[in-house]
Amino acid sequence: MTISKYDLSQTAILPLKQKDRELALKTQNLQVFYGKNQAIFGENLAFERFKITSLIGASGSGKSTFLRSLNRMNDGIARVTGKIFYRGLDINSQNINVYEVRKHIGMVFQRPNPFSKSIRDNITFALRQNGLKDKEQLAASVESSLKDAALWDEVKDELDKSAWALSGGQQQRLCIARTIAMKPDILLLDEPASALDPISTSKIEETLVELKQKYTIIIVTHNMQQASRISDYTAFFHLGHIIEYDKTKHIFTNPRIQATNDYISGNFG
Ligand SMILES: Nc1ncnc2c1ncn2[C@@H]1O[C@H](COP(=O)(O)OP(=O)(O)OP(=O)(O)O)[C@@H](O)[C@H]1O
Repeated sequence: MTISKYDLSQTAILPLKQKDRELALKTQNLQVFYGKNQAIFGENLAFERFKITSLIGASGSGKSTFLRSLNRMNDGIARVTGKIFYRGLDINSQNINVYEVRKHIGMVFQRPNPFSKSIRDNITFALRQNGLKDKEQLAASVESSLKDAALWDEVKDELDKSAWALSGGQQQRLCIARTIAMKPDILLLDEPASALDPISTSKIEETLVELKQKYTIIIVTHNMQQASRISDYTAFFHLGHIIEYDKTKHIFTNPRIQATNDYISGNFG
């Protein structure tokens, strides 16, 4: 067990007073175990719709574990207990269809991972798998998803080109387009720009800020400038606990907990 120099019972979690319909997702007593090792310790967090929430914290603090639990990506890898409420349903319960959950709550990973297919087919693959056959509808979906992911203008004349011929940043925007083609409510992103150069990173950031008009976004990031630039809310994780959660400007200008203050000022440890 890791001993913290901070008192882990000292937390400051902003209660969101929104009505249920204004909340996209809410965890209740979420705990995650890898075998005997506990990685998340009964965390309660609510995410407001059409906002960007950043999850920050040191390596190993549990950000990705928490994020992956939100659309059941930890199934088969970890034991997740507690509740995750989405539209009034506990989507962490046994009888839930996880494939349906992932249509509503999509995920984009750290490294761009387009399929070895054309740009067009990357978008249409899952739609076809779900039974969509109409060519016009498929074409409309390709166009609208690529527009939403701010990639359309760059690729509209070469949709049959291999996705692997795109730059890393373009590939990541294609992965975002592929996810939003399924029309999710919520986008989970695990350090989506950490493998990208600064220009591609800022393009992804601009894209996310545009996307929050239509989607609720939850993003894990190690880049604190990024969190402060793009997110409305920020949650600070430490050793599997959410220590502080507030509006991003409060977290970065006036954190209430010492551990948060030390982390954002680089004196953590
Ligand atoms: N697949 C796994 N099997 C076993 N333990 C794991 C697994 N994934 C994560 N862990 C453990 O769970 C804890 C939290 O890890 P997690 O990757 O969620 O942290 P993180 O804050 O996202 O870290 P990073 O910023 O480095 O990605 C760590 O102790 C880690 O070793």
